[in-house]
Amino acid sequence: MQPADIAAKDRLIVALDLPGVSEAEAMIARLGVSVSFYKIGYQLAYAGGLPLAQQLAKSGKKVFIDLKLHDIGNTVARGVESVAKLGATFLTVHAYPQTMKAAVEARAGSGLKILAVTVLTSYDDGDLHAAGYRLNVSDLVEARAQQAQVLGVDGLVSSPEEAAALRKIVGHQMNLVTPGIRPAGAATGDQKRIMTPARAIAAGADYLVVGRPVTEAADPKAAADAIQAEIKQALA
Ligand SMILES: O=c1ccn([C@@H]2O[C@H](COP(=O)(O)O)[C@@H](O)[C@H]2O)c(=O)[nH]1
Repeated sequence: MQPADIAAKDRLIVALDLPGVSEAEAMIARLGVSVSFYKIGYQLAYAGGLPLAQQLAKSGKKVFIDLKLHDIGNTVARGVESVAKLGATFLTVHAYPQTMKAAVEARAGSGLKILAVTVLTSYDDGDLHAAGYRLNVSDLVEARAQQAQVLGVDGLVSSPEEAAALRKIVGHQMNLVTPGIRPAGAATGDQKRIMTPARAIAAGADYLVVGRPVTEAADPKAAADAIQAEIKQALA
């Protein structure tokens, strides 16, 4: 979807990083109409969350399956075919050429969009070097974005710190989805490349992924409403 076509309300994606389906359902009920887009990652997916993804999609919510697939091409392709049946909007894969190519081919004809994770938002240059990479974060993000674009990937996951540079590279052809969002004063936790919701939108992010600042708030609905208001203001 082109950025201009994305409803303001759909730009907030709440990460349901919760221990089980009943906790996730309780959170969804508390958030009510404040949130229209949910992300299901490792914790919930491995605790029975994939049928919930299907149920959410059927009920009219949008769903992002964040499994960050990375395997031999055939295995990635078969996994993508299974996820495509759940009715989700987004699925993540790591931004390796074989993996992205297999995922893009396997999602053809379905409504599923593939997002390539460039460099995790918990990594800084030192973490990349410790993992054996010679490039710094911004160079690796940009190199992977270029490969993803050539391979027909639908969108990129990066920190909002890279959003402006990525927009210049990929234009508006690819969705920019940014975790590492922290409202002013929120705990950083293990995230290293962060921005506030307003700054992320101003930098060109299409979607903001927010987990703990909403789900661990004393009042999750109020926290989500405050982020929605910040997004709207930044778009105005
Ligand atoms: O680079 C990445 C890719 C994915 N994530 C996921 O986003 C949420 C962020 O949660 P917070 O609680 O707001 O930190 C989480 O599910 C991650 O797995 C990411 O943070 N960075």
